[in-house]
Amino acid sequence: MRTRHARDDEPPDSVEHHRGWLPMDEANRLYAVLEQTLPWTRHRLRIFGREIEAPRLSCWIGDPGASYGYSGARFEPVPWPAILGPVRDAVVASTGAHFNSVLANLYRDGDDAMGWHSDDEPELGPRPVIASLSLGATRRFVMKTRQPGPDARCHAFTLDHGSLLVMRGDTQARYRHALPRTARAVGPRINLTFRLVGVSACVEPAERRRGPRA
Ligand SMILES: O=C(O)CCC(=O)C(=O)O
Ligand SMILES: [Fe+2]
Repeated sequence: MRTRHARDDEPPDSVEHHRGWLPMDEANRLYAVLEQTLPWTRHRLRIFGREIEAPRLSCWIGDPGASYGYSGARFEPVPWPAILGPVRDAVVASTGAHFNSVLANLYRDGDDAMGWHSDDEPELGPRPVIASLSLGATRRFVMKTRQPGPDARCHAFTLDHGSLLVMRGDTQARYRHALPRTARAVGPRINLTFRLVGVSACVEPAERRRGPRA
């Protein structure tokens, strides 16, 4: 892939992609249970002063008090479903990081997507570890450096059923990421992004530029 702004490079050093991280039968069961039982809703977001409905279904899951705000909206967590307990333990064991919450997204088909953003909300702290588990249909996940110019870089990952993508360190400060729409006929996909909110909260200046996502 080539764009005017950036070459398609090696993945950033601060991102790991573990394909087949969750065994197929566990991934199948997890997908089926979450799709059927989570209280999926369409989040209303504020993008450049306009209120819009996100082009996907979502559910914010977490420990009591782990509330989360992005794109002008704030969400209180629903409790962890029992099936996610062992998955959370396995993500902690794999990454060495701690998590108190998960943003679950359900992309119903290729029209559902997530726009360019960084996961840099102040309650995530300055160098968050974000672990992203993919279930269901395979989709492209793209990253590009926030700064244009000769050092600009971009990279596309193919996220398939059971894969775990881990973003660490300065990934959010240096890169934006997105899950683009696709004209291909694709089935539904669930993505779980494990996060730690509030605990190491570093409150940053209000004027810090943060891109809304849609
Ligand atoms: O669906 C994905 O793989 C990306 C989700 C994402 O970037 C997010 O929830 O912040
Ligand atoms: Fe994200």
